[in-house]
Amino acid sequence: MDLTIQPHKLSGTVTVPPSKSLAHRAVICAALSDGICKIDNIALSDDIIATTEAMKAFGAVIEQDGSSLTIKGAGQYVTDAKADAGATTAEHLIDCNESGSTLRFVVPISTLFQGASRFIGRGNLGKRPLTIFYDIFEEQGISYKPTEGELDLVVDGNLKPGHFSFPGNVSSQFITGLLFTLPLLGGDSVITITTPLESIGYIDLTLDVMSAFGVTIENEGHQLFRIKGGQSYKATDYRVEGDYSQAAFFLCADALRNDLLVDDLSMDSLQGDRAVVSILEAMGVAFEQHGNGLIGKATNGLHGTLIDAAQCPDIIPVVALTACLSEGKTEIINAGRLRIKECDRLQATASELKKLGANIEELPEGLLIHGVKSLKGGETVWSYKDHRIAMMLAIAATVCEQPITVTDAECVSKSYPNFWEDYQAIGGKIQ
Ligand SMILES: O=C(O)C1=C[C@@H](OP(=O)(O)O)[C@@H](O)[C@H](O)C1
Ligand SMILES: C=C(OP(=O)(O)O)C(=O)O
Repeated sequence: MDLTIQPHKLSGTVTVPPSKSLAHRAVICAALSDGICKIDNIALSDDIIATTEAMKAFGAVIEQDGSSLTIKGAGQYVTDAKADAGATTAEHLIDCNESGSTLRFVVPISTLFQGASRFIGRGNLGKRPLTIFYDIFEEQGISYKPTEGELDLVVDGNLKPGHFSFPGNVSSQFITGLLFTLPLLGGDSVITITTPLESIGYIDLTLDVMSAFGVTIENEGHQLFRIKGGQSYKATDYRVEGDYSQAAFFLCADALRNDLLVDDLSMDSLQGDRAVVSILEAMGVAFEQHGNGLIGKATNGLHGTLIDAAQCPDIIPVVALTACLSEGKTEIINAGRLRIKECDRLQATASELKKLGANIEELPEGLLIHGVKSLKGGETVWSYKDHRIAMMLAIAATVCEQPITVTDAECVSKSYPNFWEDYQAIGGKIQ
């Protein structure tokens, strides 16, 4: 789907969708529990569908009622003594679609259930790293069969308690997957992170949701995690809070002279992408809180700054757009792993914003931006089939002089299926 978007100011209230990261975690903890849980404020984006379907494959019963899910957990099927490790046919087919979270969270979880699991997926997912798991499988004698290209991975065997050690700068999702799984094993485990941990906020989300479901972990400065075995997830009800990663698009739009109240934000959220607020403040935005919403205004204009992407990779494309229209120089550092997301987000952000008239250069691990007064637009730009690039370009369209056309715009369904409807409801002009 290609969308031509006229330059037009956004105004009014936008209620952000529920946090995708918290929704993955709540669905997983509920599905591993031993009872019935109600999860409120769920949006069935492609990624959340992938996780709900995965957990159903292991025996969880999941029913949707509007924006709530009722989940009957599959805790009773968890076993640490698999009968058929090494089987050649997979009992569970897990379609991760393009969701890195689903894949990295569910691979270790799958070893808790009888039978082999086959993980398939699309897009860039087959190219995103998994070697941290493969190394663990080699060490523990867990059978696994990866294929080149499109994701197609068969895993069979029991994860055993022990000492796990790996770097903290590839993806925090490996740690989250192990944290979900290890407490259900018979013995105690330790995870040691050998380099400074990036995406720390996502680990805090994992520990927070797990503790809501009665499972606890000892966290020593995010470099060492002590995990007691023999625990179980207790059924509970849970409301998913609003998503700061999605709020970032609208908060940056506000900084760029749109006129929005961005609603359903928890002011003490553990989401790492809440950093968008302090980054925009450093660029000259003042925020006013209205109930659970924020309005941001850059009354005296925006100026460039130094931005460290290590803890908040997902907000970088739209923050980079904002920097393109901020006076002076912005350098975005520690952003190497944006290259291993749904696309190479450093390359995509730089190439598409350059087409619109920005002065932006790719660095090996970041972006270098010199602010310009305006973006001319008038071009066709590509989303790279990446939801966060498509939504960043939608915000760019509001500040371009000429209309732009965004190609492969439907990819927003990965995290925000109603994005284009919400965009039009606040004044976005799509032809
Ligand atoms: O755990 C999560 O929910 C996520 C972790 C982050 O990945 P990395 O830890 O690989 O940076 C983030 O980019 C992703 O969108 C969601
Ligand atoms: C990278 C993302 O998600 P995931 O890693 O789960 O595919 C994202 O939502 O931007």
